[in-house]
Amino acid sequence: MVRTPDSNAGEKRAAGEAAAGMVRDGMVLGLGTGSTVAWTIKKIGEMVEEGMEVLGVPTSYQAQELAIAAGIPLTSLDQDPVLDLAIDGADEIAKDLTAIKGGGAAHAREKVVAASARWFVIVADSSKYVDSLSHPVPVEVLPIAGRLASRRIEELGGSPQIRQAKMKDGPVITDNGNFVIDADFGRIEDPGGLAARLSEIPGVVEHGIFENVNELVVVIDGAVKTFRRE
Ligand SMILES: O=C[C@H](O)[C@H](O)[C@H](O)COP(=O)(O)O
Repeated sequence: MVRTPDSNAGEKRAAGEAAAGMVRDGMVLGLGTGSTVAWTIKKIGEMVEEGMEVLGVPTSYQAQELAIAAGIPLTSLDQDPVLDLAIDGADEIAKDLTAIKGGGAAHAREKVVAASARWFVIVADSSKYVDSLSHPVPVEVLPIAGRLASRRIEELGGSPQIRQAKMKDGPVITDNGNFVIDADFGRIEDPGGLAARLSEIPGVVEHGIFENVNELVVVIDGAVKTFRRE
């Protein structure tokens, strides 16, 4: 899968910065990965510079580097912190707030961080907001399981492709040392059912279907809107 050029940069910035408004003094924060939440991280960095005290838990090396550059003090899940809020981007988010993540191959850590938080927020531009999910599902697998998992994905009706790196020959290697299979299922009628089937495949570390989003911050018709799970 190829990441498309950033045609919605303004919307990404608006949504990302708006979500930083949810941050309060003393919070422990999950810091997501990608070009939208990068704006959130930058904004939180400015709030820290103005005196706000927070601790961040990064979801990737990219998030870690951005947070360090922004001056946000970091901790890790090894310290067993209580995460008040996790903010992250998505590749697609449906109106029922199910999402697909992992376009940057970070979804495994992102899912662990999101599941550790009391409140999980997605920030997105208008192109991500859809009636129902159809984006290829990133599936992180142990390298040894690449072929088996691809076959099982085909048996589930999907079309698997091991993601290839752009700046090196061969597959993308995740922050966890694994491969990513982009599994295209077309329109996904039952995200929960598919999520369960993918998790059953031996060697699958994590798939990119997220069912625990509490709130969405998205730009629609030029305005930032928020939606909460009922
Ligand atoms: O693995 C990457 C993450 O799930 C990102 O949050 C997701 O791909 C969205 O990225 P962006 O905000 O750059 O579109």
